Amino acid sequence: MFGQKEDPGQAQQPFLGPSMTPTRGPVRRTVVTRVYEAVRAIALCHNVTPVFEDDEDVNFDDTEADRQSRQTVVYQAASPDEVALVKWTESVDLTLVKRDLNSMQLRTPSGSIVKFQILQVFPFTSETKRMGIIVKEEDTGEITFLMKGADVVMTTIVQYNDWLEEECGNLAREGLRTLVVAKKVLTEEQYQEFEIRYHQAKMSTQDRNAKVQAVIESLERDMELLCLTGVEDKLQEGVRPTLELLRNAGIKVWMLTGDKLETAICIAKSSKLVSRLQDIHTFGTVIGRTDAHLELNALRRKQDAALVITGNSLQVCLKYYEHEFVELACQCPSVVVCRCSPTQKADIVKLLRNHTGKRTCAIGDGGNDVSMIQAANAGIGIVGKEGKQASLAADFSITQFSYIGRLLLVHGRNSYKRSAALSQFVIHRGLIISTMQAVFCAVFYFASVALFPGFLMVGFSTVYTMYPVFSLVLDKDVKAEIAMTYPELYKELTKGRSLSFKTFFMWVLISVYQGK
Ligand SMILES: Nc1ncnc2c1ncn2[C@@H]1O[C@H](COP(=O)(O)OP(=O)(O)OP(=O)(O)O)[C@@H](O)[C@H]1O
Ligand SMILES: [Mg+2]
Repeated sequence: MFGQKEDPGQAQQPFLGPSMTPTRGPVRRTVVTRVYEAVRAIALCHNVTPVFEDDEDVNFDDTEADRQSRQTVVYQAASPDEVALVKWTESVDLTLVKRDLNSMQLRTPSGSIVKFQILQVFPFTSETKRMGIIVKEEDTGEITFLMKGADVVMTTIVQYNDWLEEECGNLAREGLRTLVVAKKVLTEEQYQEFEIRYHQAKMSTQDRNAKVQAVIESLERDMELLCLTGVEDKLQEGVRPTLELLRNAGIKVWMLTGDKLETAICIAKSSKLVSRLQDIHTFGTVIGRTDAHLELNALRRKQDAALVITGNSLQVCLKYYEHEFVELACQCPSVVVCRCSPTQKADIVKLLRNHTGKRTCAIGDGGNDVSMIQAANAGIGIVGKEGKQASLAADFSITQFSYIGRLLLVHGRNSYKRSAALSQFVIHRGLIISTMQAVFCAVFYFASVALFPGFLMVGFSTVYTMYPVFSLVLDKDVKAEIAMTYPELYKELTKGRSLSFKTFFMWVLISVYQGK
């Protein structure tokens, strides 16, 4: 389970759909203006703030202009996709130069600054899968509602068109994360009316969220589709070998992502979660019990194929055939769940925990992975472009996905072996002396006489038995290099043989025997 979002935006490319090609006959707007509108929408519809950072060598005699020319701009945002898109607009000379709570400024290719007033921002959430903004251009007074989001939700919002779905699929098959951008021009009256309703909804004391959402949705109708963007989600270094290492160590990896099905498949292939020759079984969309039954039968016939399923279908399957589904899915070499909401991610982790009784480890890098990290036995957060939310919620925090190999195989191994040995040794140490004391008392007609008086007793549990404890704490059964070279060694640990009822009773028996 991992979110694999690294260096996004290295190769982002807003795609301007077929409708951008010149058409014969009467056209209301030229291609150029449509392209400009699309780029402008990308430059405006986000939550990015440019921050100017001074270069090292500050000279106090410099003029303001000198200082500005030496400043480097850093874009800050919760979503790396948005940063990538804003960087792209900068590369085509429409630069975001300033942003605060209520305004935004863009620099056009001619060098002039266009000022916008931010009237409303509807932030992105994993549930709504979209974000919107209402801006007012200061010079013209034009009010525009811009919105971008996942294709599934945007198709119902934008006006009819015949290319969105197909082109979205094409981009996703290349492994790009797609976003659909749309706009709607509002008149002053329309906006005023909306603002009143929005304000009322926000002030209501009951069902506030639902009311606010309903008011926003009333605006999200019949929007003009502008463009489709594709942002590459580059894999971190070492993801492939790490996944292979985990597989050899007998660890099953499930990938839970909010991405589109095609994008998820592409990433699963490029990260070698699914090998090139392996069959991929895509679980069809299911709505009811019969569909679920048919699809499960189809899955049963597919052996050794990786399973790809969408979050919605999974939910339906779990509703009717929870046990069967988990059993079949666990037999698959790898599972990819796409279009997963944060709560679904956590539910899947809990489900696996309860059904298999095995230990689960959730690895994530974004705010949408927090609930799953907390639901797992061991949560690992990766500090990345999406901020620190995941790492703050996690039990372990790392900076690169590839460190997981060492974390589990070396540190995990040592920690398990040492804790097991140490806890049992401490029990042994205590039990030995208690047995001796008990036997001693029994021999002397249960008189409460101490066997080891004074410092002898104190020293036993501290100084005298200190060295075995240290030797256990620093013990390594295999060297780190060997544990990493032969990940198969980890399989033996997963059987839990170092600390079980059997080993516990063995130690107890030894303690009693030796004490006697
Ligand atoms: N800033 C954004 N603005 C608008 N839509 C977005 C934004 N970020 C993501 N989306 C859309 O919402 C969908 C769900 O996003 P979510 O953050 O839940 O998962 P994800 O980022 O795609 O994947 P992962 O679970 O791997 O982080 C995305 O696939 C994308 O289409
Ligand atoms: Mg995300």
